[in-house]
Amino acid sequence: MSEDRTIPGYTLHRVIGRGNTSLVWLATDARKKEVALKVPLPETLRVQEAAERFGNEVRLTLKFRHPHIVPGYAGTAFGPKAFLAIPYYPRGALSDLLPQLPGGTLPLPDALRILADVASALTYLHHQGAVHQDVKPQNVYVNEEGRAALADLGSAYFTAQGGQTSGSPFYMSPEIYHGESSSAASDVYSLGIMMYELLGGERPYHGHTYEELMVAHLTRFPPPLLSLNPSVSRRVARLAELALAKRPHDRPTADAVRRALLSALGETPADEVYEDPEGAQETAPVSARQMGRHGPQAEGRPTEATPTPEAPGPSKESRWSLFKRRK
Ligand SMILES: Nc1ncnc2c1ncn2[C@@H]1O[C@H](COP(=O)(O)OP(=O)(O)OP(=O)(O)O)[C@@H](O)[C@H]1O
Repeated sequence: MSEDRTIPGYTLHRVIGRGNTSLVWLATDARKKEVALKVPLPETLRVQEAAERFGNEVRLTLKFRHPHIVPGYAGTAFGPKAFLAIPYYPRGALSDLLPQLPGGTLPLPDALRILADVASALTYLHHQGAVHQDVKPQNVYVNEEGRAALADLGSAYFTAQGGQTSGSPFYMSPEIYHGESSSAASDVYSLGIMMYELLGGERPYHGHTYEELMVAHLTRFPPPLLSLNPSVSRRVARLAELALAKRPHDRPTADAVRRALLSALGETPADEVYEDPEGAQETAPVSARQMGRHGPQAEGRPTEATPTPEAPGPSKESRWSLFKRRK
């Protein structure tokens, strides 16, 4: 994307990130509020599948409203003026943050909180009849209070409408490797991988190629989480292991995982109450069917690390620091 790109209503300051489909700018809106502006790359606009994926991300980000889903402030789904305005998170994605931490790991309460927030976001999406399909630290943003929000709805779709199955190889469930449909249970599997990563310090399955990872996910069993981190509660460890069950129906719901994580934090989990976004079920994410950027067919190698106001947007940098808390 050329550096002279303009988006009416915003002042673009500098590029803060680049993904497979978009360039991300730090910008200010008309009220001088800092935002992150996602602008599709020229090649994204040229390839129908990629353009539709970007459009899907814009539409669903603007549609869903939940405290732990990165909200859309404004956006244009298609065409040369396509963009998406979302909160700016100064620390970048959770995957950017983790390597900067001592030992690459979060203190246990911080990890439990982030995972509980992601589980809460998934509980909401699943309640809406949607699946996310790309749960991983690259798509989680954490504000200075340590609260997390799930991002990147580009691959999400409503199960009633059907959609193109996809995922990221390190986080992808056995049924997706088998070429079967994704479901809420596939998202829970990805959350289970993240539980190992954040609570155990490493992902349970390794591999240098797509094939190696596929074999690992299909045939191996994860080590007991307690053997990686004895401080994790038995219930949370058990649920992380169950989340990685090979058969989707053996996995817990996202809500059961959320409840266990909150209990481990010493809280009494309350039921989540939602107002359905208007027309959420009726509006098909038109691009979902054609997607497959990370799908088994689309990718031959692993992609290693490679709010509305009520959502956990970023807050003042001085107020919260993982590094400070660690000391
Ligand atoms: N809201 C944000 N605040 C701060 N940094 C961000 C924000 N959104 C994205 N970034 C940075 O930009 C990078 C690229 O963003 P992102 O991964 O969302 O792009 P993408 O093109 O949608 O990705 P994909 O590769 O999944 O298509 C992120 O890794 C992160 O470092």
